[in-house]
Amino acid sequence: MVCVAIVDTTFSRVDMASEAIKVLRKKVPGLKVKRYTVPGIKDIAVAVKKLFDEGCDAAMTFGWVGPTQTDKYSYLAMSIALQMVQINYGRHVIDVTVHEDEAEPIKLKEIALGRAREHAENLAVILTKGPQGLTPLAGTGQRQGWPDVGPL
Ligand SMILES: Cc1nc2c(=O)[nH]c(=O)nc-2n(C[C@H](O)[C@H](O)[C@H](O)CO)c1C
Repeated sequence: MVCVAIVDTTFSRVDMASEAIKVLRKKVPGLKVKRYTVPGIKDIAVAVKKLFDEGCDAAMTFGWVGPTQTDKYSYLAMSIALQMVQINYGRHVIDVTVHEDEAEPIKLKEIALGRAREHAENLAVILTKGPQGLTPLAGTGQRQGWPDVGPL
C-alpha cells in the first residue's frame, strides 16, 4: 500500500489539498492518505518529516505565499527545508505553491486548483509507473495551473 503525506496550511485561501486527494485516490490503487494542516508555510517541513517518520512514501505540500518580501523569504526558508527533508529521506515532496502576486485575485482559485490537480497527476504517475513514468512528457513545456508552453 502506498502512503502519501498531504500537508497544507490555514494561511492558504484555497483548499488545494482536497482537490489533489481526489485525483490521487482515482489514480493510485489502494492509496493511503495522511493529511496534516499547519498554520503557515514555515510549519510545513516538520509536518512532512513527521509523516515520513510514520511511514509515508511521498508527500505533497500546498503553500500560499503572500505578496510581501517577508512572505517571499518565508517561502525560501520553506523550500530549503523541504529540499533537506527530500534529500535526507530519499522521498519526493511535490511542492504545490501559489504566489499571491502571480495573477489577479479572480484568477488565483482556478490556478491553485489546476496546479493541485496537475501535480497530483504527476505524483500518481511516479508512484504507479516509477522513475520513467513521466519520461514521455520530458521537454514538452508542461506547466501546472497555467497553460503548457510546449517544446522549442
Ligand atoms: C510572513 C509570513 N508569510 C507567510 C506566507 O506568505 N505564507 C504562509 O503560509 N505563512 C506565512 N507566515 C507564517 C509562517 O509560515 C508560520 O506559520 C508562522 O511563522 C508560525 O510558525 C509568515 C510569518
